[in-house]
Amino acid sequence: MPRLALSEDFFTDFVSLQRPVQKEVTDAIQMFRSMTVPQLHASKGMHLEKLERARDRRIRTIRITKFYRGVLLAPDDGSELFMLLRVAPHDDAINWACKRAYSVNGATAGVEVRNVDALEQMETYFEAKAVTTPARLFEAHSDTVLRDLGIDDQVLRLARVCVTADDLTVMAPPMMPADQYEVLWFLAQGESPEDVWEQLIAPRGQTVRTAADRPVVTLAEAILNTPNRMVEVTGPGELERILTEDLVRWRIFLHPAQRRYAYHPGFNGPAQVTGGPGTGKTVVALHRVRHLLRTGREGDRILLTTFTNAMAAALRDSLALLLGEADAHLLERVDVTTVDSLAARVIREARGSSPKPLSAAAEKSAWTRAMAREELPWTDRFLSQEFRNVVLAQGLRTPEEYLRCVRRGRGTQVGRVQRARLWRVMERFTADLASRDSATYTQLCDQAARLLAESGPRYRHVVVDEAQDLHPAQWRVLRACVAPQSDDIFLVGDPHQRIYDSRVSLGSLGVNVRGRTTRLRLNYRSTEEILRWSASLLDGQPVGRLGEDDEDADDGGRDSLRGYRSELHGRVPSARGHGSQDEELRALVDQIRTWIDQDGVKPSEIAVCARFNTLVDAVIARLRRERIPAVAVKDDPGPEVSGVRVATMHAMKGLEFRCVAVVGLTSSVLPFAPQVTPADVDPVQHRSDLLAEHCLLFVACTRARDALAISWNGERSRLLDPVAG
Ligand SMILES: Nc1ncnc2c1ncn2[C@@H]1O[C@H](COP(=O)(O)OP(=O)(O)OP(=O)(O)O)[C@@H](O)[C@H]1O
Repeated sequence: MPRLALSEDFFTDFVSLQRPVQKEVTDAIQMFRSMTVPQLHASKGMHLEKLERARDRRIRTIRITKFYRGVLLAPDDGSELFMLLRVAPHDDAINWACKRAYSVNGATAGVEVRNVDALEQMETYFEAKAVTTPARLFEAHSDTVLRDLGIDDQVLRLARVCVTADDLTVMAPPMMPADQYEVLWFLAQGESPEDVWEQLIAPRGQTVRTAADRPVVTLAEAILNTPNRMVEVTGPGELERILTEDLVRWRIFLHPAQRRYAYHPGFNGPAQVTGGPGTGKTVVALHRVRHLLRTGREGDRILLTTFTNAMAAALRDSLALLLGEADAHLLERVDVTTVDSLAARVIREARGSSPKPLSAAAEKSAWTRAMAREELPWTDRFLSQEFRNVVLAQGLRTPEEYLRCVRRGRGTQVGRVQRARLWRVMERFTADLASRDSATYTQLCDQAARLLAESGPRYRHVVVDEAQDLHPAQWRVLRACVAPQSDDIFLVGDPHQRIYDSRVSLGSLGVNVRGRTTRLRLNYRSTEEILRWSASLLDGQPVGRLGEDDEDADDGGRDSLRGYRSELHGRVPSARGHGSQDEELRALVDQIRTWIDQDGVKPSEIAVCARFNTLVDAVIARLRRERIPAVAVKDDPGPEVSGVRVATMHAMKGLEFRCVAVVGLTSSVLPFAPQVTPADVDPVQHRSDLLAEHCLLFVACTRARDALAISWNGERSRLLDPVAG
């Protein structure tokens, strides 16, 4: 019987087909799998045909309907493993098939595809273009070095005529073979061949460093080596399962860098995945939970946390989707919740009830009350930050501890006498809240962490999404939830998306990820145009590494978006200023109409975001007046609710939309002065507050998949200087 593997491109085609055609495709695949190879060749209905003009002599087509053809790669290695590459209308299928060639990567031993015709044209073009430029992009690397990293003859010739990284990006996949492109891209970003080997080749299981010494890999072996782009249909019922349950691609095809951590057999302690927006960190966290569930013992419980209740609900749905029917029963062993909700639950369980969490406005009033009887030199904001970022961050209990502590992350000196006064105000603040049976969220976490430390761990594994915004008190809750052991904590996050004031040294909280950390670089969400544009908003910003609140590190402890890229392409984002808010909203209405009417985007796939709720409300009112359905994200509209989604920039965290408009980016709201501590009051806090404003804009813009439009009225925010200067 022939075996069959389905490629990622086939999935893309299949999803876009009408249901009756999908049924015909499924029937054709079933028929294919029920025949012997000789029967297949003889079958008139199947019409397995070799294409004379095909660049790859193993390419075949099969008949699906009168109009549709399947494109296959037939085995020539003695195996019976066929690959279904595409399903498309007759002419498109033939045209596509004739130009492709499949090969086995010499280093990763995975299957790759290239557009031979297009690459040959590139070769001619770049050869001529490079004649006048002696300096070449990869001149520091010898042919042997490149070959050892899997670069083959054709790609080597192309690499040798690249002058800039932009030359390389012109040939990005699907033109160039994906694994080879990734190697060249990493080198072009300044990574050493050793690092490329460590990050891209070794994790694929390759142990032989030199190309000449490697054994030949057959096509069938290579197909099985490429789980990021191919899946073999095995066993009865498997096809139905893949084509019904698994149509969401992230469920099957993981990038090797994602798979390496998601399905790691066992980390000897906490492990961490970082990466820019849209690199699939949440996807990795979900797969990790699946792996831990499948390999764990019956009674082992898992805690999966994220930042907001809405995100927790979405994460629970995604996990159920990933587990599918077969593993649905495993869901019972997982709690998906925010750390704050967990903290409240822990307190309730221990004491029968939990204090009411305090809103930001109520907290402000409570600080004002605490200061009322004295003439003090501090603002409520200063006190709130001192309490949160020093006292609760370090879990200080007594005035003596506070007097002795190093006030990390604070840029002002506070002497002994002042500390004693500050402590008294903070005591009044906590006593006042206690008398009202109320507490800040961070206080709740501080209390819960202590209770958990006494009662002992309650989970076997903790998996953390959006780790960048957690406060040390929240980390203490998580640390106390699980005993220090293998695979105890798995965290994913992006320091470039830190929009709340939480600086953390994970090591000092007992979450040491050294040697168990990786960075994802391929963005699956946005186009390269949106990515580059958004990344430039953070140019030169001092983004610290995740969980390393270490201003004294040699390199400043900085993270970077180096090597961050997307394989999708589209329009460059637009940035427009307007004379008034009315004019800006009128332009917004036009933009949304264009997206809906001309680009065929559903209203629910469009988001508009603004810094504050007042503008959010104004946008909703205006859109409705113009008969464009609009709903507020804070009202939690389900997927079945139509209408443009409108939200504050903070509420955009973790979401994604085909089109995003960020409006009202005016100098008075970004940076928002009341949110930014003046530099002369506290220079360290000033830098941190300002960075959070930059990150907020970055988060909002990187929610867009295909299109991004930003606008302002009156004076433009200076945070837009890098893109709108
Ligand atoms: N291996 C994959 N194949 C296909 N799509 C993927 C893959 N990994 C992630 N995606 C898709 O990319 C998008 C972003 O993924 P995800 O939300 O996990 O990224 P993230 O890094 O957590 O993003 P952010 O930090 O911006 O919230 C989602 O639409 C997801 O389905």
